[in-house]
Amino acid sequence: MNDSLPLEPAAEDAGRHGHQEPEGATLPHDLPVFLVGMMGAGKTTIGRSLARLLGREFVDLDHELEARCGVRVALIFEIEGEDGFRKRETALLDECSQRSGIVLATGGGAILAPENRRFLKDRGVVVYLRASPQELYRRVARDRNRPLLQTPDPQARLQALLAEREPLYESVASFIFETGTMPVPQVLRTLVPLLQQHEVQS
Ligand SMILES: Nc1ncnc2c1ncn2[C@@H]1O[C@H](COP(=O)(O)OP(=O)(O)O)[C@@H](O)[C@H]1O
Ligand SMILES: O=C(O)C1=C[C@@H](OP(=O)(O)O)[C@@H](O)[C@H](O)C1
Ligand SMILES: [Mg+2]
Repeated sequence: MNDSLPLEPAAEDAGRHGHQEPEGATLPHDLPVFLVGMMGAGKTTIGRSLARLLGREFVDLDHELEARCGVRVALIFEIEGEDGFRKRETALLDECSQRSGIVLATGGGAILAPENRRFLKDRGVVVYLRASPQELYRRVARDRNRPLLQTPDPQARLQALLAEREPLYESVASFIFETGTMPVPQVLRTLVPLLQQHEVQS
């Protein structure tokens, strides 16, 4: 057993929940895997664990941007506005999406720019992690580092953003994964075989 994997529950946990976590897997290609979806879909969380399972490098676009700029996403929004953030996001996505064999978690709005959608579609396998607005809200309600949700009615904002973005997520997706209320380990157990079976179009 590989104890560097974060997904291994204690033995009694695995028994209690009636499942074993995956111990490691590979994909039949080294195309990057891109995760897209709304804030709260689980891109960062699932992406990190998925990369560990697959023995791949993990890049979270927002974290990479924060590391390079030396400030949080919220401060980039404050200083440069959403437009400034989007320009940085596009430049970084262009760079990172060319790295083979990575798992890349995008930010929820990375599908807004047509050129970003092209990078994603042309350069890797794109998984749209989907969840209902209620579930998304439940997951992000207490988070203060999502500037687009710092409004009097964040739930309504999430719903509006989802309505606007849904066709864009769908347009780039190689496939759609409904997380529903599935816990993260179960998402991984289901997602890995789907990725392994996914036919790569060339
Ligand atoms: N399938 C899931 N079930 C329950 N909670 C989840 C799930 N996926 C993510 N979360 C939680 O939701 C929050 C947001 O997840 P995150 O990975 O930051 O989403 P994203 O990067 O898509 O915005 C985190 O607290 C995370 O632990
Ligand atoms: O949906 C969006 O426009 C955004 C989502 C965030 O990432 P997550 O989807 O990882 O929360 C982050 O990129 C920024 O706050 C903007
Ligand atoms: Mg994220």
